[in-house]
Amino acid sequence: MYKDDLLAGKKVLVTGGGTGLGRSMAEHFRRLGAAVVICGRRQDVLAQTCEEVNARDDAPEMTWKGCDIRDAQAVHDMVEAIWSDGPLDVLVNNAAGNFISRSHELSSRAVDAVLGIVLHGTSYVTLACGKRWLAGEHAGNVLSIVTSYAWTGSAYVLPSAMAKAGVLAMTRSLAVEWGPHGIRLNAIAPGPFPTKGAWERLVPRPELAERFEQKNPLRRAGRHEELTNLACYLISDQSGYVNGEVVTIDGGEWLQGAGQFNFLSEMTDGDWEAIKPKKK
Ligand SMILES: CCC/C=C/C(=O)SCCNC(=O)CCNC(=O)[C@H](O)C(C)(C)COP(=O)([O-])OP(=O)([O-])OC[C@H]1O[C@@H](n2cnc3c(N)ncnc32)[C@H](O)[C@@H]1OP(=O)([O-])[O-]
Ligand SMILES: NC(=O)C1=CN([C@@H]2O[C@H](COP(=O)(O)OP(=O)(O)OC[C@H]3O[C@@H](n4cnc5c(N)ncnc54)[C@H](OP(=O)(O)O)[C@@H]3O)[C@@H](O)[C@H]2O)C=CC1
Repeated sequence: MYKDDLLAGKKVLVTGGGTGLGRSMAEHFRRLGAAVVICGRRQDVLAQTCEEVNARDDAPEMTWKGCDIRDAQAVHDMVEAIWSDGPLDVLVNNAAGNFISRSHELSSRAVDAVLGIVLHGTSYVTLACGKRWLAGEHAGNVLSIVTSYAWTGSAYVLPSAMAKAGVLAMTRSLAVEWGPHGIRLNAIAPGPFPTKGAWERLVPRPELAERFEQKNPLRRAGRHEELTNLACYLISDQSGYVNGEVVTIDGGEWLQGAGQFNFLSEMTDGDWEAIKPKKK
């Protein structure tokens, strides 16, 4: 779909790039010539992803940094290390945490677990990069992965909905504040794209995965390549006049019926009990 060198010469950080959609995006950026760095908490996962991907061909080497983005000092150290051999060009805020739960049963730690990753962590990484771009008068590009319920809200994923709404507000705020300095910020709002991380936590019964497909106007889930193509465009210079935008890629799901998880009102008390985390 794109010229092989669309992203040549760009240094890209994908948070949470060791798994799922982050990994798919990182692989596609690399195939188009980008020098990609992925980060996450599980270093074994990151190392294995890089090993598998780098063995495939001679595209630029993908590298990794272990980093828990909830920790502002760890973010500072990671960003310093990335800048040590030249500035970053693109940040993709993809790392997230989420689970389904009845909201009245959420503990304060459960709320913090999701807000800490999605809202605080994303802002730490974005501000750490933005400060360096501004100080170095270097153009920057931030792409954040949100969801359609960032603006519709959704039952049963309250902390995620609150946090993703915050990330969208950050995107629109900084697009205006940093635009004059050549820094663009955009977002992608995916509908359901099967990944191990999302499905383990959000689809407790197999038939609910089918519901995602049945209730979608296109009667299917998204394919990773469809999302990664969009991401490549948004981080490339070809989208140079797109700023502060959120692009939905959900087959028309949210227009059909807002609130991605509202249909879980069908779950019984027994269903909710069965998926509660076991106390450690
Ligand atoms: C498809 C649609 C959109 C998709 C969007 C996505 O983001 S997909 C991306 C999907 N990918 C990911 O999410 C990947 C990353 N996700 C993760 O690492 C974990 O799922 C995490 C978000 C819980 C954070 O882990 P952590 O190690 O920081 O946390 P911890 O284990 O120590 O628990 C802290 C507190 O949370 C509580 N709690 C936990 N689960 C549940 C639950 N089901 N119910 C209720 N509560 C729950 C737990 O009991 C504890 O509270 P307590 O008992 O002490 O008061
Ligand atoms: N799949 C879907 O249908 C949808 C996904 N999304 C969004 O897409 C993105 C990717 O999700 P998906 O690929 O499905 O899920 P994954 O669980 O595969 O991806 C989440 C990634 O984030 C990393 N991560 C989590 N917490 C932290 C942390 N504190 N510091 C650093 N990294 C962290 C995880 O690695 P580790 O645990 O090793 O830290 C993991 O690699 C997320 O933003 C999600 O909200 C939005 C709508 C729909």
